[in-house]
Amino acid sequence: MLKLNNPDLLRKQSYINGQWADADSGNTLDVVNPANGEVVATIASCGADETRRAIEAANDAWPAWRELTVKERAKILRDWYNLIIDNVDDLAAILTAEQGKPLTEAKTEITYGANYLEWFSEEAKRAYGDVIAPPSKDKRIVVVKQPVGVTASITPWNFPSAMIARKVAPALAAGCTFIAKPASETPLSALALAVLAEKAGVPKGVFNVVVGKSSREIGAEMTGNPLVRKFTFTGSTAVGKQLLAQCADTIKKTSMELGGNAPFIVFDDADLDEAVKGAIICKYRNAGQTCVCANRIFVQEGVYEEFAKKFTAAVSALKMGNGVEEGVEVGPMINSGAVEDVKALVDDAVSKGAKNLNDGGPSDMGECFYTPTVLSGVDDTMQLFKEEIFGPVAPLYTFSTEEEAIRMANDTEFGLASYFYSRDIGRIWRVAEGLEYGMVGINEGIISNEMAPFGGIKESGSGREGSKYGIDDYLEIKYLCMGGI
Ligand SMILES: NC(=O)C1=CN([C@@H]2O[C@H](COP(=O)(O)OP(=O)(O)OC[C@H]3O[C@@H](n4cnc5c(N)ncnc54)[C@H](OP(=O)(O)O)[C@@H]3O)[C@@H](O)[C@H]2O)C=CC1
Ligand SMILES: O=C(O)CCCC(=O)O
Repeated sequence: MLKLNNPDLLRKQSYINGQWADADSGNTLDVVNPANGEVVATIASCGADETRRAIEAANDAWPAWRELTVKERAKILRDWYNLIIDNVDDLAAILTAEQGKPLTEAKTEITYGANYLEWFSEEAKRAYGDVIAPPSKDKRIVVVKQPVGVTASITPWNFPSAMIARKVAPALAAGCTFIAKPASETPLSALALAVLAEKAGVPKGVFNVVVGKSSREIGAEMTGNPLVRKFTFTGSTAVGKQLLAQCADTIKKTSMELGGNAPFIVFDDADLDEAVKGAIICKYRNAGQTCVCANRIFVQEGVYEEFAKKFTAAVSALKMGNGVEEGVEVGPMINSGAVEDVKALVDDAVSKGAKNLNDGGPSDMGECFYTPTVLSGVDDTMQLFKEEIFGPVAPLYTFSTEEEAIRMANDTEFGLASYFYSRDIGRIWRVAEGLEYGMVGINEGIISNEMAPFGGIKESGSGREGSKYGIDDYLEIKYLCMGGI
């Protein structure tokens, strides 16, 4: 049983037009704790009709919201940020119960997400336009930026709070209104955010949360409804491609934050202890379930043995368990299907000659637990070279030259995050420029924060979240041409 200081944060209905709403059908879904299989809550499971009502409410609320001054909107976002920080313990408890990550990581996620509200409450004031030199004396050219309009989002289960915060913060700051559809496995964090939004003074209809297990129907309404002018998605590349195609009919503005296949390269001049530390946090955070997790670890021949030894020792020391227990560093995976998927990738690699260095695999701790694993002797014929592992498995590859490392790192359709460790300034520039990725961590395994532009290239998506660039995804450019001057 989940014990909260503020039990009001645990909601079991969708939040539409400022009202807590049951599903029209009366359907419900169970939110299950992956650490022990207990039902955390049974909540209303809505569909396309409720989504349409949320979109209409967001459209009705839009004129008044965009008419507020940026300072007025900023104040509400800042109050929302403060309330999230005040409730961080409860929000983290809800997050760990529905998602499984250790409590310390859950708290970090809540703060990380809230930081986007703080950042964009300020950045809204700097959505400047332009004055452009005219082609003739009697003309003036001015560029203004205006909110795109009603924005719909679909987000995944791996960051149930921060992925919504990262999208709703720039949207509301810019003057857009918003409908969130969280993953049906982890809707409670989203609903708790809605409780605090209301308390912060976000007007009815400006932020809506629709929860439902028929994600296809909800997604079809969001991507097909012409009132929605902007669609933003974080999740798998396969689903992102479908949703992007669905948005084509009404030419919506879109942002897509999709899968990754991050290389993590350790050169022979690297500080090996730092590289091991970086690789551990980068790979095993959230039990390996982030789109920026190291997916392929490339180690230069001269330091391979030493790195493999130190890294495997650090991995074997990681404490796995229920995320609410003291000292736990790796929690359960999201569900037993995810464990099966990871097992299949490891079985494929081992059948083709990879070695399981620490005998990791499915654990008897519970059906969602997978022991952190290190594989050596891995090569590009194995499935896990091409696919996002999304689990606590680190494959170690070896390479001899800088050119070979860059070539192998870029040999993927993905282009989200990449990492490398080196102390050579020339190499740092060459490799950073040669990696075909939206983000490069250099001697650093954690790169996400609200001040930096998060996003990918190639099939990892489009658009940027955070930083001064992030608000542009929610603004349209309007050009004013004044004649007869
Ligand atoms: N880039 C990233 O951060 C993420 C990448 N992934 C990758 O994807 C794999 C599968 O994870 P999974 O959770 O299934 O990711 P999905 O892409 O399937 O799910 C992400 C979100 O999309 C929704 N969704 C799924 N199918 C549709 C659809 N047809 N129309 C509209 N919405 C839809 C889901 O809803 P619901 O859950 O309610 O079905 C969820 O809210 C992972 O193993 C990982 O490799 C996963 C999550 C995040
Ligand atoms: O997995 C994702 O989609 C986002 C990762 C966020 C982070 O790096 O904190």
